[in-house]
Amino acid sequence: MADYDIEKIDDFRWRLPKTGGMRVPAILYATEDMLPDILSDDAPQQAKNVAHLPGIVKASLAMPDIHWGYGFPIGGVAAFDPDDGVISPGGVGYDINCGVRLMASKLTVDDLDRRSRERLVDHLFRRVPTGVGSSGAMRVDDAELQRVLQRGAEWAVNDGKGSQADLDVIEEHGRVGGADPDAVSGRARERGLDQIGTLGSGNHFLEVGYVSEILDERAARVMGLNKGTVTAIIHSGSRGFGYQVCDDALSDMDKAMKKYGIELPDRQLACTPIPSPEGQKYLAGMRCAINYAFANRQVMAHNTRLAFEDALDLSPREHGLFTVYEVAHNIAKFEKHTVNGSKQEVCVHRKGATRALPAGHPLVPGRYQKVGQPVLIPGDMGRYSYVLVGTDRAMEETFGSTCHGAGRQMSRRKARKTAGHRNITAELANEGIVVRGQSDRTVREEIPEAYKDVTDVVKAVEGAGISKAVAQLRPLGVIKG
Ligand SMILES: Nc1nc2c(ncn2[C@@H]2O[C@H](COP(=O)(O)O)[C@@H](O)[C@H]2O)c(=O)[nH]1
Ligand SMILES: [Mn+2]
Ligand SMILES: [Mn+2]
Repeated sequence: MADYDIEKIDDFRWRLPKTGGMRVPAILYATEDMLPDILSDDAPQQAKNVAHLPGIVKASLAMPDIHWGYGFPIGGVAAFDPDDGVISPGGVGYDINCGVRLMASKLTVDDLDRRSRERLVDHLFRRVPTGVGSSGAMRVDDAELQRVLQRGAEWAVNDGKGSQADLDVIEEHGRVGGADPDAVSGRARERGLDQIGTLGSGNHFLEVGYVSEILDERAARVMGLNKGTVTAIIHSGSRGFGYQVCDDALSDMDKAMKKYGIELPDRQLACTPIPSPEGQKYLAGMRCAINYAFANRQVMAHNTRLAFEDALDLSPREHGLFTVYEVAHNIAKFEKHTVNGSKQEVCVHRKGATRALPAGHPLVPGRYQKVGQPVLIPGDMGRYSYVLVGTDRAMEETFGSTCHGAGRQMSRRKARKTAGHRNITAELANEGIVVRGQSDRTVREEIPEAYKDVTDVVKAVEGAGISKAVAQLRPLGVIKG
């Protein structure tokens, strides 16, 4: 275990107290059992580094799925004062608005025998391009791309891909304001032209599964989730477009930081004041990437419906695939939160962390007002994933945030080594899970053991009271990059 000075707050909260230039403490959410693994990594040090940033309020927060990331840890949440604080691309991540959509259908697991699972996964694999640099689901010209960047998922719906019912249940309704295509480089725009509707590589996936356990009857009913309901999860982000926006901003900010007199414990925390020209340019470009990812997932959701129709010979009415919710887990947004007893606007960075609003919050869609915002927590392709809801306690403590997944516990290299000569696709097929990957290497890097057990992560956030479990989902088939 690395030598961290750590104080127990309670069974699910641990404080890394202020030392050196830290402006606030770091607070880690985890069970005691999870601590040795978490503390053997540099991620807690990264959470401490984030606490040095100008204008940070309350605490640098780390969720139980924390692991090392570029500058900020993955599983990190930090909020900044809009006047005195900074914006940092590393606090959002390279895959801006990486996020998860959950869809549910009228089908039950008994409707999908082995052959129909295989057919369905094959159709999904054809309709949704996967892999590094994947392209070709559709191509837009630069004028159309500008509309994508400004209108997000709404652009796709206007193009006949989905409906208002989808937009109603997407964070921000699938479109953020303040996106300025002029703030984005030609290189980023070039990369965006042919990647809408594509999944990407590695950790990104499209998974067909079913509801294996109901953990909160009332909330599950409101979400249309019954035991056995067939579901689809889409996990993807802003592809090469968002990557380029992040990369461009990091190099701008790295050069600009000196003039603002910002000194950092790690250069990867490059940031500038929120009101600075560089900060404003990043925000305007990041919002384009947020909208790009919303459009991307909307197109994939549309193509998922088409794959269900073709593969299973069903009408839209028969499969009934509807969006339960879609949520971002790599994003920075201005939100109202209570800081030192008073409500103020802060810029919340969530990197590998999910918004988790409680029942009654005005930003929760009408349908979920009584139960809270659905929170989508994928686990891995062999075990399970969870649906949770946000709580008042998350609002009070974590800027309305919670975990985002199981979190990796093995490097890609270690996962390949662990997979050795095993036939992972055959192993999963034996469990009834059909896997199609763009490359065998990706499938090996994504073996279930490469991730923590997501149940442990969910126990930690439930124990801390920052979200509540609603349902467990198990996989039937998955496409991987
Ligand atoms: N149900 C599945 N979950 C998966 C799969 N591959 C990865 N994952 C989980 O998703 C999160 C996403 O986090 P990110 O930081 O990589 O964006 C990850 O932590 C895993 O827990 C899968 O194939 N199926
Ligand atoms: Mn991603
Ligand atoms: Mn992600």
